[in-house]
Amino acid sequence: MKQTFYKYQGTGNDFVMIDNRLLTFDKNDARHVAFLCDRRFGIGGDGLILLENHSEVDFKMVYFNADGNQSSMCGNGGRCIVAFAKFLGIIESATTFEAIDGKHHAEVEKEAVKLQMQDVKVLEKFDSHVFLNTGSPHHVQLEDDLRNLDIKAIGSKIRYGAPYNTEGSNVNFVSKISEDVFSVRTYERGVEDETLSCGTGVTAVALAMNYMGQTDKNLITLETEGGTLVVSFEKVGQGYKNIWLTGPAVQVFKGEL
Ligand SMILES: N[C@H](CCC[C@H](N)C(=O)O)C(=O)O
Repeated sequence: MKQTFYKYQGTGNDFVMIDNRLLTFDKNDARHVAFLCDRRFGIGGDGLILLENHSEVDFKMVYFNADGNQSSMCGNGGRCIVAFAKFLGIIESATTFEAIDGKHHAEVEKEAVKLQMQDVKVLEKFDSHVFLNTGSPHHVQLEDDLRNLDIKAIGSKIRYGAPYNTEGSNVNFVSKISEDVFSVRTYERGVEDETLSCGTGVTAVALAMNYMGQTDKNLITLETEGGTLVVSFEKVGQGYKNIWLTGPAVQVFKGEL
C-alpha cells in the first residue's frame, strides 16, 4: 500500500514525517526506518517522526533516530510535528501533545513554533563540562574556536567514552558571542554525526551557560549551523522551569513511496 511521506526541517535538523493516525506504520522495523532516513538510498533525515492519535491531548509524537531506533525527546522534531499538526488541520495554533518525556504545550507563531520543554531539576557541573537532560541527555562544553573543531571525531569519542558508553549522550560545543548569544555545534547520538542543529541541545546549552555563570540572562539566542533558535527559561533554585524553545519549522517536501 502506498504511504505518503513529508519532510520537515527545523534550523537544518531534518525529519521524515508520517501521519500514522491509522497505525499502519511498523514501529518495530528499525531497518526500514534507517532506510527511510538514509540520505542516498532513502528519503534522508536526521530522524523519523510519527504523528498518532491520543485519547486526552491533540496528538502523540513517536521519534526515531536515523539509526532506526526509537529515542528520547527531539526538540526540533517537536516543533516540526506541531507545524505538521497545523498543516493537517488537527490544531489551530496552540496545542498540547504527548511525547516520550511527557506532555508538551506549543504555539504556532507564523513560520515559527514555540515549544515548552520539560522542567530541568538537575544539572551536573564538572571541570570540563556540564551534563543535563532536557528530554535527551546532553554533554555541554565551552570551546574557544568552533570553526576548526572536528565535531564528528571529538564528539564520537565523548559520546562512546566513559561515563556515557553504549547508552551515550549528545555532545554540544559552545562559544560565547555576547552576554545573551552563543554559537553551538552538536554531535548527535543516534545520528552519530554532527547535525545542523539540535533542539534539546541548544536548550541544554542555554541552561548550562546560565548555570555556569556565563550569562545571567534568561532569554538566550543560539546560533547553529542551520539557523537561529531562542531559548527562554526561569531559574528556580538549582533548576529551571518554564523553558521554551522557539524557531522555524518548515515543510520542504511531500511524496509517496
Ligand atoms: N539524537 C537525540 C534525539 C534527537 C534530539 C535532537 N534532534 C533535538 O532536536 O532535540 C538522542 O537520541 O538523544
